[in-house]
Amino acid sequence: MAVEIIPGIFILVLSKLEGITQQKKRVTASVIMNSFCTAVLLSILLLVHPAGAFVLQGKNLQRPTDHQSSFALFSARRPVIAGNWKLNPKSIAEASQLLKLLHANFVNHRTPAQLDVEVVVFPPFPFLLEALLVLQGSGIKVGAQNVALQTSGAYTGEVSAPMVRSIGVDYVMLGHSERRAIFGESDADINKKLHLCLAEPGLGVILCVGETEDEYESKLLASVCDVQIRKGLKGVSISDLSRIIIAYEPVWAIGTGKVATPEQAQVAHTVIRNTLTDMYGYQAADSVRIQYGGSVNPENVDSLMSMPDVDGALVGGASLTADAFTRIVDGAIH
Ligand SMILES: O=C(CO)COP(=O)(O)O
Repeated sequence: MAVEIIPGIFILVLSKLEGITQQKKRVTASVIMNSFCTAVLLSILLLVHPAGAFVLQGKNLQRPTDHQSSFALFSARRPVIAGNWKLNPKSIAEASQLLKLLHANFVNHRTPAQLDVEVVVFPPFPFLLEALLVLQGSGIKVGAQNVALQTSGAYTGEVSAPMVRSIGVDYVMLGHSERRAIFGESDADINKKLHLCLAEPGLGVILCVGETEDEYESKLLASVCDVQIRKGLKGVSISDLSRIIIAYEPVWAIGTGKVATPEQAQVAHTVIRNTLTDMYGYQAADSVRIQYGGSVNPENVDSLMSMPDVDGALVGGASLTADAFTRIVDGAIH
């Protein structure tokens, strides 16, 4: 309890101080949290186990880096890798082939560590049932790329949250930048869809946020992500937060081959976790998984995942090849 309360008081006091930039507050908060938590942890380990270092097993403790999170010392957020197939492939035959290759890769070659990564694929609606059938026994979950703003009625062409849940879909992706930019989805629309998903027991949501290139250049990353998170999660209770994964996808990195550096991703994820902390408190925010998305491939996933607040990846193009996607999942193991 004291582990949360004492640094929490420091951070609360810091947040009220005028004349200090947000960046300085975050850095100071980070130093306070890291020092305090490390001191407490080491004391406990020395008391309980003289060779206490062997007890340190979580993602964030195995590979301490210069970018150590101010929040993550005590959490072990399960990595989550998702494949967003977008409007691909062209036919059920191709989809089925990809699913069968994924099934083979995941059924035959999984070590216990590899099984500890949550894996989800998001095929287009017509391939969802096939995905659910073919992936049975593989441990790979299936998600839908969108749902309607309504649950039933005269809405030609729409597919609802209850419909996808009724066939066994585990996740819905909401707020992808392509839906925001091309289909004009507002934060209010996304929030409404999110509540319709939460009304379906067992259905989880990946909520995508991220700034455009212009916004990034104008140093608006923090404010854009903050607003998208606050509006997207409006009215979501703390108990439902565990059903939500956040995906940070800078628009300038999507499909461009221009991946964010691990440090850029860490900064953005820290911004997002700060907003979540402000909305839900430190403990709840600490347990939310935040994925990075945008030009992730088997070569760059490892360095991205080494960042303390990068808990997974949302993969577009590279998820359409079973081998590349499998290697990305393997690269997520730390
Ligand atoms: O939009 C994305 C995932 O949702 C990212 O796409 P790419 O991995 O192709 O850049």
